[in-house]
Amino acid sequence: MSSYVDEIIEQVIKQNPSEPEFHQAVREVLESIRVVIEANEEKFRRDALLERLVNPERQIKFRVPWIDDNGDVHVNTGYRVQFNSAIGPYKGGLRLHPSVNLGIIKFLGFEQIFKNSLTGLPIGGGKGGSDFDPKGKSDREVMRFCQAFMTELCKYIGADTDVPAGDIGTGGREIGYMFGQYKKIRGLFEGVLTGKGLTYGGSLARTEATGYGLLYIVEELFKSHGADIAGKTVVVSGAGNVAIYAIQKAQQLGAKVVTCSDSTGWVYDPEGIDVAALKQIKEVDRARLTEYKKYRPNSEYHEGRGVWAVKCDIALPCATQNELDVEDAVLLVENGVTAVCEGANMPTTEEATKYLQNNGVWFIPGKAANAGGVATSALEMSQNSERLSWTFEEVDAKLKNIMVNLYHNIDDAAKKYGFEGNYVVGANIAGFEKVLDAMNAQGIV
Ligand SMILES: NC(=O)C1=CN([C@@H]2O[C@H](COP(=O)(O)OP(=O)(O)OC[C@H]3O[C@@H](n4cnc5c(N)ncnc54)[C@H](O)[C@@H]3O)[C@@H](O)[C@H]2O)C=CC1
Ligand SMILES: O=C(O)CCC(=O)C(=O)O
Repeated sequence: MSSYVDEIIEQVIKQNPSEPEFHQAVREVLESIRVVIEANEEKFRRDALLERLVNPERQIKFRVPWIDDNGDVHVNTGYRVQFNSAIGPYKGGLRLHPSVNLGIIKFLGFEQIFKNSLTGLPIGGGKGGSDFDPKGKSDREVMRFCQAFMTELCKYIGADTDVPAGDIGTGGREIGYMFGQYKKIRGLFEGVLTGKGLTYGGSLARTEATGYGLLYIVEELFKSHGADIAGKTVVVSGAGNVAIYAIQKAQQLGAKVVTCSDSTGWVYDPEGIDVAALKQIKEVDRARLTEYKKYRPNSEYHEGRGVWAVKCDIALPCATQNELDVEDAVLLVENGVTAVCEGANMPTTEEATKYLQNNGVWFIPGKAANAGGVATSALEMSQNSERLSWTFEEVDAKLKNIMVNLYHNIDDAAKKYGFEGNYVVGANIAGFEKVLDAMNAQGIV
């Protein structure tokens, strides 16, 4: 008889064709927790535990009609996948990008279950988004899209049921428009979204949280190996929310970040990325990285991709899924990389992950390394519930504490099951154990 884990992986592929990213995410988690499942396989099989784990509790797909500045009507597709509420209300971002489809949202929602569990906070897993592209749209067009999107989504979310947030293409501007529409239709001023503006219930440090959290875990990783990130050379991909604040914190901690990238090209700045210039280009002007040279004449701009060919000690992929493949991993290893820690969700392919691990690179997967964002969203929910706002220092200190504990939690789980140093296995097992306990306690639901 084939193992329960193998059967479920096969079933997921068969029942969800054309969703390769979802297959990839499920395969990675189930392979990691195989040791836990096989220790008690008969019970788990009888409870259909894995079938319940890999099937979302609910998935919503809806039409989003909106009107552009010329009066023409466009129709996009909206999604919200409410994957698992065993440990708390569904929590996870909304992605606005032309590549969005159900499989992408399912992979992200599945990852979110274990990530949210690892934060130690009471949040379940969910994710949503649309194939709408905010790039090149006017503010009014983005507003009309966000209003149309929320007109439907508002029926399924709430401060105690499902709390969306930002992700690729969804930043403070989009969250503001969505919050306004939710309040107007539902008549509720509540913490239904996180990543809100500071004047209407947002948390200090949420903007910085994913990037800062990434560096806090990298710092702890190095510390626990008797090393220091000060003086190290860092390569970052992406130039969005996660990348910008990862670069900022890395530099505050004494490292030098020499690259960043967007979907058309990448920058190499041998003197270290100028964060103020990057923020102006990406957060204010919403422009391309081609602009960077105007601020830093000694930097280089290259079309296409290429950051992983730059020699570094630490590589932080912070753009999107499967952006670091095995050829990139080979280059990183040849150039002597020490650590690869994922700021984005699943940016490293399965083959590249194995190659890095087999070559002694310290590899921390996204569900652990980028958990600081959602953790701080949960802190925003807490502040909204008590109708208070904490200081930046208070939130930042809690974030740091969460990331340090998270590192030791995944490190200990890996050791406990005989996989010392394998943070992929450690993160998946540690995240799964809490969800498993809650699912068992709540019966077959
Ligand atoms: N914003 C957050 O709090 C969190 C974000 N993440 C993940 O981090 C990653 C980046 O998200 P954000 O920085 O929030 O998004 P963002 O929209 O602020 O920035 C995304 C960046 O990635 C680049 N990018 C997007 N698609 C690309 C593609 N197909 N090829 C090359 N570059 C591409 C964009 O040009 C941009 O620089 C995503 O994987 C997201 O799921 C993970 C945890 C929390
Ligand atoms: O802050 C949140 O709720 C979600 C952040 C997110 O989308 C992620 O962790 O991938």
